[in-house]
Amino acid sequence: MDLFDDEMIELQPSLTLIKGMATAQASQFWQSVMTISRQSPFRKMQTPGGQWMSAEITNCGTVGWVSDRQGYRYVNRDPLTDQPWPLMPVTLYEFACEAASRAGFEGFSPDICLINRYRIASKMGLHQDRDERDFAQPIVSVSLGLSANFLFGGERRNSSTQSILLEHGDVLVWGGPLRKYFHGISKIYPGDDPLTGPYRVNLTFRRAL
Ligand SMILES: O=C(O)CCC(=O)C(=O)O
Ligand SMILES: [Fe+2]
Repeated sequence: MDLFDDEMIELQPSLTLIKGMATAQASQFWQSVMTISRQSPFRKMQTPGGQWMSAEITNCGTVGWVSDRQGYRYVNRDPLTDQPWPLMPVTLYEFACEAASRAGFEGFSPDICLINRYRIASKMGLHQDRDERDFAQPIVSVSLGLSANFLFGGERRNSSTQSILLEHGDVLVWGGPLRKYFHGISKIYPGDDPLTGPYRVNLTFRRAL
């Protein structure tokens, strides 16, 4: 029996798109993002090379991901407020575990959710998620609001990439041998989303510690 009214697409082994898995809970998740960002506001971050990233970020969970001239890392307090990061809402935690398990990654236990907020002109260059300790744990990504063109590459920065359209409510899970593959956002599709207005918001759940 299919309990879910969404569509699971295995793009490659260990790369699964669950189309619309978050649609029913999207407004609840958006409210959580609003609450989190009142406590730990979205902010621009600088890369170690000194460039400003175009997406603004915040975090919830035990730790949060930050970047500055000293490098990329997880820290247990928000440097902007000098307070712990907002707690990860249980609904978000359980949703991410469910998505991972449907994609074949049983036992995922995220301790951080990095939240990226993109405007129409924002992009995210090809990069690897490699600041976490346990690469056996997958990445679960939830997209809200405006659509994006997501690029999924390979082991090397210059590996060929696959373009994946990520729309409101889509969930993408990758892990296993693909866990450290390069990926990025090449385009945000202009629009005015009924929930998020001029933004795309992406939540990536990770196990950092
Ligand atoms: O916005 C996305 O879909 C991807 C975000 C991402 O790759 C990251 O935060 O590391
Ligand atoms: Fe990433």
